[in-house]
Amino acid sequence: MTPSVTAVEALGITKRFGPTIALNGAGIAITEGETHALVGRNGAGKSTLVSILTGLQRPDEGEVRFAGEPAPPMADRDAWRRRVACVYQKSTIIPTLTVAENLFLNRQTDRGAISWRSLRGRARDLLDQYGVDVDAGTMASDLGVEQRQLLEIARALSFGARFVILDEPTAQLDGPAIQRLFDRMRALREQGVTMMFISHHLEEVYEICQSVSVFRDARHIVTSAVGDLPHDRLVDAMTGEATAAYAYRTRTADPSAPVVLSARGLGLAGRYENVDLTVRAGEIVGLAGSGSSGKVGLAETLVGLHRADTGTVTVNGVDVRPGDVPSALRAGLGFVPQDRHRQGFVPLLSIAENATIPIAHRLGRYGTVSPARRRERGARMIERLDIKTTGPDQPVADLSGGNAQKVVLARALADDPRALVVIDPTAGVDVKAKHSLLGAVEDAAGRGAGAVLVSDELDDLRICDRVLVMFHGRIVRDVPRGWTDNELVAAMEGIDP
Ligand SMILES: Nc1ncnc2c1ncn2[C@@H]1O[C@H](COP(=O)(O)OP(=O)(O)OP(=O)(O)O)[C@@H](O)[C@H]1O
Repeated sequence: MTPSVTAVEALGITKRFGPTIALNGAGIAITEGETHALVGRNGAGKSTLVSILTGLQRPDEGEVRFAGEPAPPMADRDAWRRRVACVYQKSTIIPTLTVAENLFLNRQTDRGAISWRSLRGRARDLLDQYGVDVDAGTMASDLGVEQRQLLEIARALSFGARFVILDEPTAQLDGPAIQRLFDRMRALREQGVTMMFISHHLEEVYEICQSVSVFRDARHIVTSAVGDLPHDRLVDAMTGEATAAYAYRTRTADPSAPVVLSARGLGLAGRYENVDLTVRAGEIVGLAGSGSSGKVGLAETLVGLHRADTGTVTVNGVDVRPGDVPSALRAGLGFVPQDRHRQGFVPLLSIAENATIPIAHRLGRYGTVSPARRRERGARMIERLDIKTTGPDQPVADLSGGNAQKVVLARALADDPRALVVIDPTAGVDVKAKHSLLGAVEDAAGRGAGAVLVSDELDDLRICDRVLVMFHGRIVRDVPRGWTDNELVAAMEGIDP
């Protein structure tokens, strides 16, 4: 038997950001050739560890070692790139450049002047080597999420690293794309590549990883072979307490309640067609389907982000002007967008400011907002949605990904909306925080809001009174509460019952 070699080690890492201690003497050791999961609640310190393992941040204390050797100096970026590659939560692909340009960004001058023709040739070779089926001349903006991610993996590996960090790579992929990513990860593992995998979907940890480390409140709690740590004990290690499953409410939608959101004959070329939709007060309607089903495009049209080619949208009895988001918000709509980094919040403003943008006019007289009242509202939202923060004045940019997501939902709920459109509300959110987000949507419905909830997560969809399943741009099924997992997944994949 060959002795196991530690490919990567972080020892006694402490990292502070002002008053926040993001890592507190935490460590991890990853054996060569294994796929090792790192899990923990939002704000546990996972991304901070990633930035330290990739040499982007210097720890206040502790050290990183690769194959027993000390990490290279911070400034030697090439040396870091040869040791560790990272595919981040947020794409680092530049949409306005071609695939080839993205692959060789910052590297074109390796061999003197740039030759665009040879660059394309080299890009083609690299794409072939990693089995990525895209044309080197394609604009990156024309790639789908899955292709962009494959491009990132190929680019990361092309620097020669044998250790790859995948930070929530499945968050934006649909079921079949996740399986294709896992096939690729298994193939990399067979080639001896070591991987660290971060995900809030614990079933994925059991499917693709051999071992798992749990962080909680900036500390390392446990490392174990996945087979030795059953699901409930893993969740307990993350939360520090026995955690019960989410208790779904028993709600009965009133079929005579007023309609708060409706669409008639809605169509957008290439995305979806001929959609009719009615949501009543107190009702939660799910929209499910694969990545190409058109569900996100439809939801974004309901809030006015797209101008439909045909049809009309009504919010709370008011016809919303196509492509006019402010008019939809004025009519009483709350919205959680898919791309929260771009559309969800203003990073430099505080939690309290972001969460109260829609109600600023109600918190003060003569156009001025009372800071005390704003802070009080912010504090209430922090409490209700379980946001891990130093307080309502902290800028949202300083929050962990999952906690920023909660601020986006807080903002959507601030004005007691009559209609809610929420896209992937629990993406990037830990198991326990998921309960507070789903609870907040159920509470809003309890107060009489009607909601459209777009998600592929069966756990999210279970709060819905019915789920509309989309396939190739059309609503193909209207499934009432009480479905089985298999039934819904089959419908989403276009398999007839
Ligand atoms: N640049 C920063 N300035 C201030 N605080 C920060 C900064 N970066 C991270 N933090 C804080 O450090 C803590 C750990 O954050 P980190 O992003 O590592 O968490 P995480 O485990 O990756 O969470 P998530 O699952 O939500 O992505 C959080 O409390 C966060 O607010």
